[in-house]
Amino acid sequence: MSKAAEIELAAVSKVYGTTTAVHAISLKVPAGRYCCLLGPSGCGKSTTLRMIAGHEDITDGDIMLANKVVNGLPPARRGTAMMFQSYALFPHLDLVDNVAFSLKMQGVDKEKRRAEATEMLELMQLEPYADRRPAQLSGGQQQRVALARALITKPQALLLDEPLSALDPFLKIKMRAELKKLQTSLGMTFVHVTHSQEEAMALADLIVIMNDGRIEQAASPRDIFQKPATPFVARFMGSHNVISGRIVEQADKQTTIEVAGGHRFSALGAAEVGAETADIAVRTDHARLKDADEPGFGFTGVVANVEDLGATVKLSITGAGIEDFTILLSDADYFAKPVKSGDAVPLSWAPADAIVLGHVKS
Ligand SMILES: Nc1ncnc2c1ncn2[C@@H]1O[C@H](COP(=O)(O)OP(=O)(O)OP(=O)(O)O)[C@@H](O)[C@H]1O
Repeated sequence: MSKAAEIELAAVSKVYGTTTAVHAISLKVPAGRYCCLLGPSGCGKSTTLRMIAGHEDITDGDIMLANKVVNGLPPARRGTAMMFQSYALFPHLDLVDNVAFSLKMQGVDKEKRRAEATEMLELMQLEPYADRRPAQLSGGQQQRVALARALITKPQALLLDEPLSALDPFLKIKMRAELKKLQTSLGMTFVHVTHSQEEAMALADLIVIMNDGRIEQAASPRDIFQKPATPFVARFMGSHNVISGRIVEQADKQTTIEVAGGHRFSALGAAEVGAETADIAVRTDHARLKDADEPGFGFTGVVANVEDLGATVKLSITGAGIEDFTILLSDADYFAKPVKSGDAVPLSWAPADAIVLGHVKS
């Protein structure tokens, strides 16, 4: 395989008519990393990937691959390869010819390209099916053919648009592990578009969370989960509750807000200079049903819903001016002292489990 390339986006925008799909985003994906572009439908992640691939013109800004501006280059000359959601396999060609297709386009002679395609099929453990057509394969096998076809050009970066979305849940998890293993063994830069938080957490070294054409946060999965930068990230990842209110106190490293209804909440960190309101995030899996008189931050609410998820139980709680506060308890903790809808419960969390959130500048 050829060397992995760093990918850099400098103030890249995409405008379609009156819609700005991507607003001047800047991002560096270091060589050899697994990057996931994560966000809800319509946030601009596929457009960003297609601009990196060269399947979409950029309206403004620069895209660099291995420190070279590639803005005007066609896809085949960028050193990237793209794997599509639908796999885009040719139904009338056998696997060898499917995988060898881009070498044929490059003018590689038949014997050489078939030998290389067979080698790639071996790498993907598809050699026994070499003379089959795509329709004679399972979804997971088709996905591996699509990967083999993208990798045969020896790209410096592989771009994957929702590569697991066509698979059933069981196969999705299996193929996810295979993708990660492949990326690690090839040492290649991967950029993978997904709308699944779990998929991004499982795969990425770098998660880029997009919302409305902007990057909300680009960080390691650990940081995204433990230290969401914005209310959007905290809500989208589901790791934190977000409480919004008026700032009533700013101490050294602590901010206190008051929510409608008068209850006050404190959290570690400073609010933005000059701000009158702030958002506080509280870990869903660290908030507890407390024993009476136990110190700590919290409030008393009413259980609105209980969902038994197996290893954890999710409680939705309303109260103190907060409409929907989620807590995740271990099954052992919940069943040691079960509660039901309508019960009044005192909640608490440690000061370190509440943080002040920032905002994306528009
Ligand atoms: N060819 C196009 N013409 C006009 N608008 C477009 C075009 N392609 C995308 N858009 C718009 O740009 C925005 C971003 O679209 P994009 O496909 O990048 O989002 P996405 O995050 O990949 O969403 P999904 O997960 O649904 O694929 C959307 O508002 C979309 O409607």
